[in-house]
Amino acid sequence: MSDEQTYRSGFACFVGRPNAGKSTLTNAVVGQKVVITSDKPQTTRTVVRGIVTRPDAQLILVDTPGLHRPRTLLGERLNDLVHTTWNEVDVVGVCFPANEKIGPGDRFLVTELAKARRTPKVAIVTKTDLASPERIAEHLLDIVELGRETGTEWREIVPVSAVKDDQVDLLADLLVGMLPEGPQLYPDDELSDEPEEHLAAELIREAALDGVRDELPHSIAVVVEEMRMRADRPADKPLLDIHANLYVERDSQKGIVIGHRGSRLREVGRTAREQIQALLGVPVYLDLHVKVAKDWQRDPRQLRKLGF
Ligand SMILES: Nc1nc2c(ncn2[C@@H]2O[C@H](COP(=O)(O)OP(=O)(O)OP(=O)(O)O)[C@@H](O)[C@H]2O)c(=O)[nH]1
Repeated sequence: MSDEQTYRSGFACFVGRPNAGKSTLTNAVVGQKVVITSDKPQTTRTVVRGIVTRPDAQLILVDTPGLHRPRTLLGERLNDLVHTTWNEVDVVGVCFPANEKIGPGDRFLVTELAKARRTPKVAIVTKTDLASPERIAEHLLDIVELGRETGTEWREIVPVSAVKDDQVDLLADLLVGMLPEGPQLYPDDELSDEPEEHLAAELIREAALDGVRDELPHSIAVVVEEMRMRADRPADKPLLDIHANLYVERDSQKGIVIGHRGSRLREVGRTAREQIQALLGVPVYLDLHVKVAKDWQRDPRQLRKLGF
């Protein structure tokens, strides 16, 4: 078989310290907003996949949570998830933002990653639009050095800017080149295999955290209880009903989420509704309730109920 006929398919994941630009890069590679991004660390809580389907390959991107020291049960589960992911994917891209120096967090992460010995690793310099060429050159040398220190063989080192769409296609080509030969695994039009309920829950959670992350960093969970097209609507005026519960850990947090006379909750609902509509392409009616689930982060039963 000649090279042109070889079809490749497989899995890649981006890792990096919190805020390194992993989600934004996933979106840029896939070309649509499927992963929730934010300008605050550690909001990527679950594995969400973006799927790139090309004539020659299918690349399935898995976005893993930032590696961090386990402080709660939730933290430990996240770390398990991270390690399992690294061993199962075909290639890992490690993101090093160009506007920040390599630090102890990066060293810790790459040392952990080195334990997934068989998985090929690519170093990605992200956010190149935020740094001078001199700074990027220095950064590249630091990454080579970090590879040497940790016994990591970088298959490639690629500078990209997801925001300026610079070298994103090149990165996609390099990743595709590292995938094994294999058939298309998902249908053409699939961008993500996350159930829609899950994407909706993530968007609601993101809207609820906006502006209050310092007060409620990890204390919000969202469960979509019901999501279905409303019956007896005319075909040209569909409406998607979504009933969701937003869980906080304490009564005081409930007050923060709801705001003065419910003003904040209304705003959260409006923002989330618009985002869900944009993502799913159908008008949405969102019914949102705030509930207190005491110390849910430390309680295995609550965690299961909340989908972790
Ligand atoms: N200027 C610039 N900003 C970027 C670029 N990529 C990401 N950012 C910004 O950096 C911040 C963090 O990006 P994310 O994609 O959420 O980072 P992440 O690594 O997924 O973060 P966590 O989910 O916290 O682990 C956001 O404010 C992005 O807009 C880039 O190429 N250029």
